[in-house]
Formats: sequence, structure tokens, C-alpha cells
Amino acid sequence: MPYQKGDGKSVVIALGGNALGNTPQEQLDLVKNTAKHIVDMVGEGTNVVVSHGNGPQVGMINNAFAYASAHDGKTPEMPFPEAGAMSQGYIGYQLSQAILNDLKDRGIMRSTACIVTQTVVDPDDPAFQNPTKPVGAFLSEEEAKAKAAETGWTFKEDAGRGWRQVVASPKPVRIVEFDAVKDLMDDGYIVVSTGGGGVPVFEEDGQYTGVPAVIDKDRSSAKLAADFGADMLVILTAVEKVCINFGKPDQAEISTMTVAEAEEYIAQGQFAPGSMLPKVEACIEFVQAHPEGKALITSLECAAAGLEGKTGTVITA
Ligand SMILES: Nc1ncnc2c1ncn2[C@@H]1O[C@H](COP(=O)(O)OP(=O)(O)O)[C@@H](O)[C@H]1O
Ligand SMILES: NC(=O)OP(=O)(O)O
Repeated sequence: MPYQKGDGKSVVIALGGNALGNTPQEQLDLVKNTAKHIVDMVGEGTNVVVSHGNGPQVGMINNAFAYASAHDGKTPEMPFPEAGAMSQGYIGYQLSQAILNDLKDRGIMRSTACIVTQTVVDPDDPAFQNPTKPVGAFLSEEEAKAKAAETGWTFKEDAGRGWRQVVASPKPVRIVEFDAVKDLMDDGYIVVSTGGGGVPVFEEDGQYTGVPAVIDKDRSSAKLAADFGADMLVILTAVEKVCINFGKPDQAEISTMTVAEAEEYIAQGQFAPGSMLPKVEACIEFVQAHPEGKALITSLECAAAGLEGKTGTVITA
């Protein structure tokens, strides 16, 4: 049946790791809370596409199969593209279910659809020469070095939080299933898509082939939002507002930034490369591609208030 469509804004939401946790059980508990905040927005008439990160999950799946394969000699290894698709499936399943249950609890006549999404990337993207995307669990330096020797994988220190495997993170060029996502959104569905930025694929001679890499979900969400001409790109993370002098005694919250101001802060090194910088860059990409749109960075808890313009950091062209 055709579900009602909201009469409000169209929004692409990118969910950060704190909305999902690091393990399946943590995730199961957390997505119920995440769903509540998404349904708060839907209840206001907002039309929503939800994308999400998958760094911990895709690494966990790939690593689990590699470990089992090495130990029982029977389990196959699971390549990164397939592990990425699996992560979209199980995160999308939990998110869709939690949103659907919350919609039913509140008697809201909307439904969900979850799409395993592919994202075209450029084979010449320099990111393939320099792996930067942390995936999987945090390890100690000793554990990381042992694992690197055992597997040949690359590990790097992640922003003072421990050591993690890193893989290439090319830029998204095109969301393959864009038309399907748009049609479902136009039909009133709350669409979960482009999880983990979409499974990266090369497009050659009209054929798609998976690539072992992980795209930044904030960048893919920005691309999706720009292609939709969405009113807003909403990046939900652990902080209510972006700050200057983050973590220092003179830390100050930013409520609004133009692209020019954001670029000035970037030049000053205000945003950490592995965390806040790609979010701000994704917001810049969105508003530059779609100047009528606004980008919002805030926390999950503040999402509904942020949409109403009451909090968060808003980036405009
Ligand atoms: N200038 C800044 N302002 C606010 N937070 C910042 C800043 N620089 C770095 N951060 C950190 O970036 C984090 C968000 O990045 P990250 O944890 O990678 O996001 P995700 O929610 O997608 O997992 C924030 O929780 C904060 O700890
Ligand atoms: N794919 C992606 O951006 O995942 P994380 O947000 O978990 O790093």
C-alpha cells in the first residue's frame, strides 16, 4: 500500500558510530534509541533517508572470516566488498526493524525500506595508494603489529584511541541505486541506504565490480543529499556542536559557518583529520553542490532540535 509521505523537509541523515556501537549486542541496544530520534523527526513530517557508518562492523566481519579460515581451513575468507554488503544488511535490518517498531508504537502510517547500495569510485583515486579508513576493533600497538605480521594488513594509530586496521577510502562518484532510493522516498518510505558509504565498485565497460575499500559515509551521504536536492544533510555524531580549539581550555562552540568560514577553520587545522574534518568537508561538498540546502552537524539526542534550528552547527553556502 502507498504509505503517507511527510509534508515537511527532505533530509539525509548520516549516523555516526555512537548511534550503532561496536558489537552486535551493543548495536541492538543502541539502535532502539537511534530509531526513537529518527522517528521524532519523521513525526514532524520529515522525509528521511538514513545512512550509517560501518567501520567497526565491516572490519569485524572481514576479520572473523579470516580468523576462522586460518584456524579451521574450511571457512572461506570474506572479501571486503562482500563484508561491506553484509554490514549494510545487518545494520540495515536492525535499524529498519527498530524504526518500524517505533513507528507502529506511535501509530505513524509510514514504513521502512532497506537497500544494499553500491557506490562507484574512480580506479585512479589516489586514496588507493594511501589507506586511511580505520576499520574493525581497536588493538594495542603490540596486538596490531602481531596481526600485521600474520595477515599483511596495514594498521595505524587512530587519534590517540588505539591501533586499527586501515583500508583505502576513495571518494564516492555515483550512488548506483540512487533512482530506487529516490522512488522509495517519494513513495513515503523511510529508506535506509548507502550504509558504510555504499559498497565501493568500479564501473568498467558497463559492468560493476566490488573493490576492497571502505568509503566515508559522510561523503556518500553528502553526494546522496546533493543528488536529491535535499533540504538538509544531517550528520549525527557524539558532539552537539562543532568547536574551535576542541579539547582546549578556550574551546568554543560554532553555531553557524559559511563555506568560506569553514575553509578558514580547516586551514587553521581546527578539525581533526580522522574525525571532524571529513564531516565538515562533506557539509561543504553538499552546500556547494546544492546551495539552497543546509548541512547540520549535531548529536543524535539533539537531532530533532537541530532540525528546528535550535542547536547544532549549521553550514551554509
Ligand atoms: N573541532 C572539533 N569539534 C568537535 N568535535 C571534534 C573536533 N575535532 C575532533 N572532534 C571529534 O570528532 C568526533 C566525531 O568524529 P568520529 O568519532 O570519527 O565520528 P562518527 O560519529 O562518525 O564515528 C567528535 O565526537 C569529537 O570527539
Ligand atoms: N564507512 C564509514 O564511514 O564508517 P565509519 O563512520 O564507521 O568510519
